[in-house]
Amino acid sequence: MQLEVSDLSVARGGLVVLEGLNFSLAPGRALVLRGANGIGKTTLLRTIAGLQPAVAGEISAPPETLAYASHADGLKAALSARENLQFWAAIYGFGAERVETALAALQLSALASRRAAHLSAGQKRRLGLARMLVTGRPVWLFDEPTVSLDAAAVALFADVLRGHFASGGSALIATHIELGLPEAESLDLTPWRAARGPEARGQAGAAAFDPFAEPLS
Ligand SMILES: Nc1ncnc2c1ncn2[C@@H]1O[C@H](COP(=O)(O)OP(=O)(O)OP(=O)(O)O)[C@@H](O)[C@H]1O
Repeated sequence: MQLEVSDLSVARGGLVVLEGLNFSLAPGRALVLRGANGIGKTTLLRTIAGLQPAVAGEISAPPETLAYASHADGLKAALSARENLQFWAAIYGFGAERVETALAALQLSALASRRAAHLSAGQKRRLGLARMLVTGRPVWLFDEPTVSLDAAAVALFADVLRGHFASGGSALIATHIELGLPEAESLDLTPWRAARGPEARGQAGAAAFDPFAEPLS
């Protein structure tokens, strides 16, 4: 499934942060979003994921082809690692086999019975990444996926992505961290920074009410 973004403008807190953005992401490919803090990477991912409306422009991929892993891992603290994945697998229409495959892929099988609340930060992050495997969706959107991961887990994540690409999947990844994926293309968002976005206007813009805001974690 090809993701096409055409002439897209996105806003946060009622102010446009990026405007006139064009790019495409083909099956089997990775695109890394770069740009300074606050430029709008999270806002762009949230817009593509359908969590907030675009100000202008087109996003071509049907919503049911997309899966989004935000800063938060989307985990239920009281459920075990396995139960968390079973919850998500049921939502996406998959069964136990897919859950066990995802646990194994992120080296979580030995921790499968541990409550998410008792996992370390990096283990939680691995579980959040395993969640993407039980969606069965081809276009993965990641916001800083490797925060809290040690070097071995970053390499594991790169391996999981390569498996996904080999089966025709793709990934759009906002990160400041080197992923060890030399085959990924990168897109610096700086040229599309809106002239009158929050950074230009200062705190007045950043403090505006945003009904689509994620709670701070
Ligand atoms: N709820 C909100 N209300 C108003 N402005 C917001 C809100 N959330 C974010 N912003 C502002 O929108 C702009 C874009 O934020 P965004 O989180 O998309 O940037 P980012 O590129 O992902 O940054 P980082 O690299 O720091 O994660 C920033 O200037 C930010 O201060």
